[in-house]
Amino acid sequence: MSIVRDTSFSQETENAAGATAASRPAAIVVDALEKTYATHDGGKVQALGPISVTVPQGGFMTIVGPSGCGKSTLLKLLSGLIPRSAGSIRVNGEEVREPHRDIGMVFQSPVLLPWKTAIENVLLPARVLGLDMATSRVRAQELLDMVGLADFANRYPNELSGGMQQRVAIARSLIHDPSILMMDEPFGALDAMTREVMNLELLRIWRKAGKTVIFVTHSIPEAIFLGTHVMVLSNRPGRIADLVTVDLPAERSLDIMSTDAFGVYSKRIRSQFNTQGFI
Ligand SMILES: Nc1ncnc2c1ncn2[C@@H]1O[C@H](COP(=O)(O)OP(=O)(O)OP(=O)(O)O)[C@@H](O)[C@H]1O
Repeated sequence: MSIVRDTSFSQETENAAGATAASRPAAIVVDALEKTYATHDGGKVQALGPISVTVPQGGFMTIVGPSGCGKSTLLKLLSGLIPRSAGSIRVNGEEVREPHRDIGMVFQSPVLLPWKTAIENVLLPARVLGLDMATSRVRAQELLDMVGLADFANRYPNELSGGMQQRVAIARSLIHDPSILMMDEPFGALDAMTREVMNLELLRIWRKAGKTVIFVTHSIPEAIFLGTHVMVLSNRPGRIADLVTVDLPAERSLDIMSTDAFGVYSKRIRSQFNTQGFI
């Protein structure tokens, strides 16, 4: 029998904002969310849910789970890219029915336009949304500074490394100043060392920009290292098997991975994988 949990971040945990999770207003409220896909041969696949969870503003929630359990589906539902089959999703108090202006997305592949420079790629959403371009250009340069690409604004994607391209994608996702950033395995294609650097960078950006982040990963250590909370999903249809509050300092260095506390979280999450026979 699958586990169904109504789970919220009720534990009193200090994070970067210095406030406790329970004292901050909710950024995302998910209630009994479900997704069933129709297949091309007339069948149905129940991909996800029911899931209920509340994410506080400024939280960093990482999502781990076995392959095909519905992690990407959950992210697409939360950002309004696909319709849900049941339940409700509220972002900053508003029901999500279509792509939400207050959400920025980063995918595994940076998907930059090769014929546009880094800064022009960052500016794309501003053009699509009809924002003031002079103001947006200033902001785009600030964002490139923030992601460590101050001197690369006029480079084309093929002149940038994989990690640099993903930084451009992060800057692009923030150009319209969304309060929530959704990231679907953004560093999955990078080598291990670049990935560690990007994790540190992302934590720095999160602390500086004060956004709420939802981050899908296949890596348990990455999920613990980045998250204020780790959602562990069960096999498909993905349901919350565990929701772990990561009580580690907001400012983290890679050394934290060798601490006892980190090991305890790792063991707890890994045990879920073992118990449920995750692939
Ligand atoms: N458009 C679709 N039509 C039909 N089934 C789909 C569709 N998209 C996803 N699925 C199915 O829904 C389930 C969840 O898929 P999803 O991509 O969300 O999983 P995931 O956890 O992100 O997988 P992975 O870790 O391998 O990337 C899978 O069984 C998949 O085959």
